[in-house]
Amino acid sequence: MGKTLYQKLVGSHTVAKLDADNVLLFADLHLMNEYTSPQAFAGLEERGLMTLMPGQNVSTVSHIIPTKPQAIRVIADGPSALQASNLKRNCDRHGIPLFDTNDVWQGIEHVIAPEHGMVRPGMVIICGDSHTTTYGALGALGFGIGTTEVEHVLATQTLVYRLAGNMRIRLDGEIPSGTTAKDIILMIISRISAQGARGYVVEYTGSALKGLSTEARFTLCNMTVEAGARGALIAPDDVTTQYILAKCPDIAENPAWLAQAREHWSTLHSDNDAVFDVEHSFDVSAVEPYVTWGTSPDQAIPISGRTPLVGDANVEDQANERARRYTMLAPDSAIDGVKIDHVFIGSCTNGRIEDLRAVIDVVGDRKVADGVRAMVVPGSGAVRAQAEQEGIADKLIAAGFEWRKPGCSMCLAMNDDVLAPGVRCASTTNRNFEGRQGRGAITHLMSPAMAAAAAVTGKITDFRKLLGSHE
Ligand SMILES: CC(C)[C@H](C(=O)O)[C@@H](O)C(=O)O
Ligand code: SF4
Repeated sequence: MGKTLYQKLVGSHTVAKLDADNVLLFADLHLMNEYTSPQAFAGLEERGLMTLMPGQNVSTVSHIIPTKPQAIRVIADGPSALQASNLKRNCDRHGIPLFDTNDVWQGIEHVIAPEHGMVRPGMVIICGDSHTTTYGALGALGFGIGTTEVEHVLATQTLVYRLAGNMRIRLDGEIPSGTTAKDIILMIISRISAQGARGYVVEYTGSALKGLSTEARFTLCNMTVEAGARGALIAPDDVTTQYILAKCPDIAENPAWLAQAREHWSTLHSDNDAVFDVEHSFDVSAVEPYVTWGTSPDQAIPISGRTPLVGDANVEDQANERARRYTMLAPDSAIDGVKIDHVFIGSCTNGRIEDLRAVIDVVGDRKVADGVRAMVVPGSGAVRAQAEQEGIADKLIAAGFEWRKPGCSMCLAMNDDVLAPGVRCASTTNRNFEGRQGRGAITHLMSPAMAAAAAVTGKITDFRKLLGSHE
């Protein structure tokens, strides 16, 4: 029987089969942040152990870091400063490379790893962070783990890994102009639910993938975890190869390595006779920009849609009712035109250069609407530098956006970027949970172009109308 791409990746990294459901899996790369690593290092210390393969580990400070544009960033909050200094001490002691608070390349782990060529097709990448699924965009198996597992990976570069099921999601049709990977993933989650891929690694296939850049694929795979998936994968193609070679000159410029790499990458796809446990198929040719109205990423509707009607009080209706109460939106109301107070553009879902270009395309000569506070937090120092070089930063500042330093920031409000209760935010992030951006604050997830339109109009609005490309 043929194998799925997922099975091939697990197979090539299995050090030992433990039982029918578990293997000991080798990690080519282990990423760490300041938030989920301290206890792991403390655990190693207690046992008198050192990191087995420090060169295959990389750390960054991203969750708690302030993003105000000071030349030297100082973490004012005591416990957060301690987390950052602990990470530095631990990385120094263990010989692990660190993108520290004031490193020019510092950023969100899932933004910096690919941009420095650390992620290549066929790898297994582990991190104490759920959005590690992002790397599937490059044909690498990435997934999040907990703190005790971080300790195990540091000590052994392996993980006791419970096998996942195989799910395939076909995306066919031509992606309409104005529709982005963010809209497609919000559509998928709204259709299969926030638990719909639970226990599975999702492989995306279908003709629509050709229309998605690598950065767009990052967005798709990043948010697949919001459907409960344990991983997301896209078989590497020409788009992938081009991206990787641009980031990995050592491979691109060495003919022998390049030939070897190409040969390996060409094997990274599911066999024709591979069996998937679950299959879904979507036509993307009519997918509009999507926006969430509730407090779970699956409570998403097209911009022309309306919030759900009051149903007959089944479980979904109860969840809808609770979400509606929190977001203060009546049943059967339009999402287009809902007034917002704040705009947040950034995160590992949509904080990359293509996202910022999309924002500028919508903003044009417009200004941030009166009474709206709009922030742009690039995903990394490299994204920030690139945006400055392209003139994007100047345009954003001229339009009235705050141009920040990189970090997770208001994606989860673990630093000092926190919304006040009742503030309604148009956000390019991935989670709209109650209180995610500040206690009592309301989050509407959307694409960068949609967030830009919200910033300049002060309400959730179909950006295509602003550009005159849609009636
Ligand atoms: C802090 C971290 C453990 C968490 C995650 O795992 O995703 C965070 O990044 C998030 O987005 O909620
Ligand atoms: S940007 Fe948001 S989702 Fe991504 S790692 Fe940071 S907190 Fe998590």
